[in-house]
Amino acid sequence: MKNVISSAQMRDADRHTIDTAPIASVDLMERASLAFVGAFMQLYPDRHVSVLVCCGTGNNGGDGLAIARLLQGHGYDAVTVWIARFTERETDDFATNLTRLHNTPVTVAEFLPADELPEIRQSVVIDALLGSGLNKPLTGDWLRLVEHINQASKQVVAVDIPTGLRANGIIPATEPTIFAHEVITFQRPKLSFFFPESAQTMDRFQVVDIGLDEAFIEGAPADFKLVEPEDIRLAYRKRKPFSHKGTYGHALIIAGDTSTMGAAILCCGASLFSGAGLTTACIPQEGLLALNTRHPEVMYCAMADLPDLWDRFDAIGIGPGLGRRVALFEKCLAYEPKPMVIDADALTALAHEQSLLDKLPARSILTPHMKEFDRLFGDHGTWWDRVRTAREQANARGLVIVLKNRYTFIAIPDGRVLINLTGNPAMATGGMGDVLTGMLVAFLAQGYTPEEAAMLACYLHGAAGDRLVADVGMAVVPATQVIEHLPAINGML
Ligand SMILES: NC(=O)C1=CN([C@@H]2O[C@H](COP(=O)(O)OP(=O)(O)OC[C@H]3O[C@@H](n4cnc5c(N)ncnc54)[C@H](O)[C@@H]3O)[C@@H](O)[C@H]2O)[C@H](O)CC1
Ligand SMILES: [K+]
Repeated sequence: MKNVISSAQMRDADRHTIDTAPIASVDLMERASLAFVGAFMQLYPDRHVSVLVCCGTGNNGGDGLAIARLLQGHGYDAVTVWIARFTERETDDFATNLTRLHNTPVTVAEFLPADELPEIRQSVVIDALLGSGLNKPLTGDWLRLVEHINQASKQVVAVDIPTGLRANGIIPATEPTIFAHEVITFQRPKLSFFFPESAQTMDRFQVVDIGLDEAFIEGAPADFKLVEPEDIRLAYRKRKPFSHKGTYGHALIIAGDTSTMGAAILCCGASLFSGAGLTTACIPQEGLLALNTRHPEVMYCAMADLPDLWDRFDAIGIGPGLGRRVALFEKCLAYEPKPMVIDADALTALAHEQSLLDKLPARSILTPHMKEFDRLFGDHGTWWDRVRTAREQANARGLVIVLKNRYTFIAIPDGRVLINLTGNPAMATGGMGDVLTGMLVAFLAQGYTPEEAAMLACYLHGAAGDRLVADVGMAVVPATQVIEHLPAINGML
């Protein structure tokens, strides 16, 4: 897993690399700018595209000056630079790069406070005004310039971070920023990119390697970790010769009601396709025909038989479409504790009866989306606060909280948060959560720890959806398709 580090830690890594590589700071800036230009050229291969590079006078601006020079060197024949001289301070590397730029044919215009800003005629704006050095909200001339750029409605590509966005911490809903269609960021994504509020600031980001000392970055203390394909390969256990269905555990899914039987069937299907040796459904009897038709492999257990059969199960998933049968949840908490995934209606029951939180089996997995989370732990004005509560609750109660979103945050008992990067908006459809729950139960039943189960299930769930978008070209991905695509993904590992 890769560390997501704060802007202060990034500055330390910068300094450490300069001291130990060793490399001159202006050469590091050159490396960053080269990496940016490499990515930019993929996005805009046409050398005649007109580009306006807007620069501050710090190192983000220094990057902008180097980028303008490098683009011109690569044959981009319509590059213009604007420098926002809103402060007298400039960094040494900015000054060096300005001298270098003056030796090229690139047109440079400088703007002082209160200067009138000309119309932006270029097609693409590169935002190199402020980067990770941002230390207060944009006001005055900075705000005026950023609004001028936004109003021009051009394609905006931000260097490292969109001007005005903080790299970490609360993103206030009303704080002004540049809107960037693309962010080309250095070495690590910034933590704020994973918070839904960043959607008001940017569409997409990509990370480019600028050669900072990786061992130093990975050695830094980090509360947030990115789940990488390699982590999944390491955690995932391939099926062994001579193994049998008993080797892979018995999953019990307690779900479904008259009008929500589909949720139970999706959940069971996901368990089946995620490798549980056996899957049993505790659903209303009226759902049996549908279950047997769709997944004849799944067995059935009547509500009344649960106490007698409880010993057979290795992991329990409870909640999807449970509806009027939700009282079952409290009953299950009185039985012998088993690894458990609590979703949907069971989460709502927890919200209504908070004392049940204390009765959850240790290391249970909760899978709330935003509304379920707030019902459970109180309203949160920002995602930053919500994630903080998830960390506190996971730590205090020894739970794994899978807070679902575009980038799912997995809060684990040791206080850290794993960020899942797979998945896409085509998966924003009903039933997706039921599938995730079935996968989680299947991994628990196979003996994975709750942390491993959460990491594997979130990753593979999103990866199946990504494959369907990329390879099959689906614009919308239904949950049934994700289930059927799971074995191929498992085989890929
Ligand atoms: N290790 C790396 O990632 C590298 C990063 N590079 C680039 O450097 C910037 C960070 O540069 P820095 O000089 O520290 O700060 P900025 O250019 O972002 O800001 C300059 C300056 O502006 C002042 N300031 C902050 N907020 C405001 C505000 N709201 N209004 C007005 N003025 C403000 C403050 O004094 C700042 O110091 C990083 O993003 C990368 O682009 C290197 O080039 C390569 C290594
Ligand atoms: K920027």
